[in-house]
Amino acid sequence: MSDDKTTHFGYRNVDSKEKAGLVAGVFHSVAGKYDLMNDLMSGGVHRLWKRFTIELSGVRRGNRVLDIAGGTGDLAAKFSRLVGPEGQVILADINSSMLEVGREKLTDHGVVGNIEYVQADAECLPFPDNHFDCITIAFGLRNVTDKDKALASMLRVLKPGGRLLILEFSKPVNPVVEKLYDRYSFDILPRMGQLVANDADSYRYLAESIRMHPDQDTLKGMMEGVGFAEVRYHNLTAGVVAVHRGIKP
Ligand SMILES: C[S@@+](CC[C@H](N)C(=O)[O-])C[C@H]1O[C@@H](n2cnc3c(N)ncnc32)[C@H](O)[C@@H]1O
Repeated sequence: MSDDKTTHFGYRNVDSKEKAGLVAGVFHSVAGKYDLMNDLMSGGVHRLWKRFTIELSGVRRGNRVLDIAGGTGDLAAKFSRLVGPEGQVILADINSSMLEVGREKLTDHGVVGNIEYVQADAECLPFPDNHFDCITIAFGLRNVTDKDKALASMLRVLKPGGRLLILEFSKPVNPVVEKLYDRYSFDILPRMGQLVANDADSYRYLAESIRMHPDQDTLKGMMEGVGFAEVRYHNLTAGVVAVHRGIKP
């Protein structure tokens, strides 16, 4: 159980004030191997999940887009190309190591000119009201301590009619898939993390944090609770991952 003063860090119950520091430790540790591990862990399928999210975003030339918890910049790079020189993309992340890896990667790939990097906490976004056409947060929300506060902050900085897309691990819809997925997550992932990134604990946290994250309908209710309209979700890979989309009224 958790209350206002305590929260989950994976399966551990911790003081709410402690969680951001613990999450920071995970991402400082994995930043250098983050992209490689993503490809290995998902067999490259995370690229398809991200492509689907981009397609659902409806982002066009000239739009202003915020990618929160943007990490190493997969979504931001694609948005930068879509919005063109008259648009703007902000890659925001709370973690300086992840931002640094993202900035270097995107600059090396020639993604420059319409992109900015901002160190920011999803719970208190440092942007004006009604500012963005689209906000994305991919595999980030489950790491945030106060998710309702973060969702309200996203609603505030979106323009009316603007879209929020949340790409996140979710609850498999099929019990057989769920069982296989549990085996994979708890037996194989931490070993892979140890072998490749010399860090089993961070990948154990990954598996645990996914299990503690709200399921599809709970997250939909949370989005509606802070004021998003027309909230729908799409299950991908049998619900291992879901994309939620909501509109600012
Ligand atoms: C699993 S990575 C996802 C990176 C990228 N979006 C992707 O899909 O590959 C999670 C990211 O969330 C960031 N993060 C965690 N808590 C955050 C917060 N409160 N505000 C902003 N970013 C946060 C971490 O620093 C990390 O870069």
